[in-house]
Amino acid sequence: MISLQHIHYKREDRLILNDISLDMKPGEHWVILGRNGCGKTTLLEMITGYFFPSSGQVEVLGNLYGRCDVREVRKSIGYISQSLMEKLSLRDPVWEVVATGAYAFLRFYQQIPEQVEKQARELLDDMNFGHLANHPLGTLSQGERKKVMLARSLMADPQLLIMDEPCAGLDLYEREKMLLEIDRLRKRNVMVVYVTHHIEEIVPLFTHVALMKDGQLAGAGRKEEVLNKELIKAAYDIDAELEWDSGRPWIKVKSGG
Ligand SMILES: Nc1ncnc2c1ncn2[C@@H]1O[C@H](COP(=O)(O)OP(=O)(O)OP(=O)(O)O)[C@@H](O)[C@H]1O
Repeated sequence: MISLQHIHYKREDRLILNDISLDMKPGEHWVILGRNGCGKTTLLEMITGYFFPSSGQVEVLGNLYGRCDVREVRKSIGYISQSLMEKLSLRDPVWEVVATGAYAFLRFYQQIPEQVEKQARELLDDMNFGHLANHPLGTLSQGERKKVMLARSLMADPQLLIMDEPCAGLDLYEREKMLLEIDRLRKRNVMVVYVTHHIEEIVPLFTHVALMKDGQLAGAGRKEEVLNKELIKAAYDIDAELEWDSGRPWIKVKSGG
């Protein structure tokens, strides 16, 4: 579904991505993990076609970038990021914010088709959010807004869902609620690619991990294989132990590590 071959990306003489090759296949869900500034968001921008590699090949959902209309491919990609969140109107009712996900725009200036409204409300009901459907987005907590973003991204029934740090800034309670919704994506026919710094956000849904360090891959593959002491040391420069609980890793940093 996603094939990145020898991706290099240079910006102002700096190599931001250095020879990244990754194959993400149907049925897999990937986490891209690594420290601040290691190139995670840049890699997502390659997949969404907003950045073009200096060299290398990007193929997404059977489309080779450079030889296809990326705007068409994007219709099958849902994208959740803080910058999109900031563009949404806080005055609009939640159901309407969700409904805009069916189209490539952020606000409605005309009558919303009944079927689209119904679908938006059903998605909110499915997340046990129906009671907030008529509230203005701005009255919701940060965690609730993130869930609205998730519902919005599902309106267009994407084949690929990309999430850039969707749990950033959430407290423990809100984060776990959000992760629960993300884990429920397994019942949908969608591949998830998820960027985070935090190992404990790797919920059972995720099958694979790409661990980045300074624009390169420190490791990539099945999460149980990639998440080991040696690779975590290589990517994070800390000594840590991992404990697995029902397919979810928890990290224990050694004192002084
Ligand atoms: N406009 C830019 N011009 C030059 N360098 C940039 C620009 N945007 C980002 N970078 C650099 O590219 C590198 C990778 O950035 P990127 O945002 O992809 O990292 P990240 O892993 O997503 O970081 P974070 O976890 O902090 O969001 C960083 O070192 C950053 O300083």
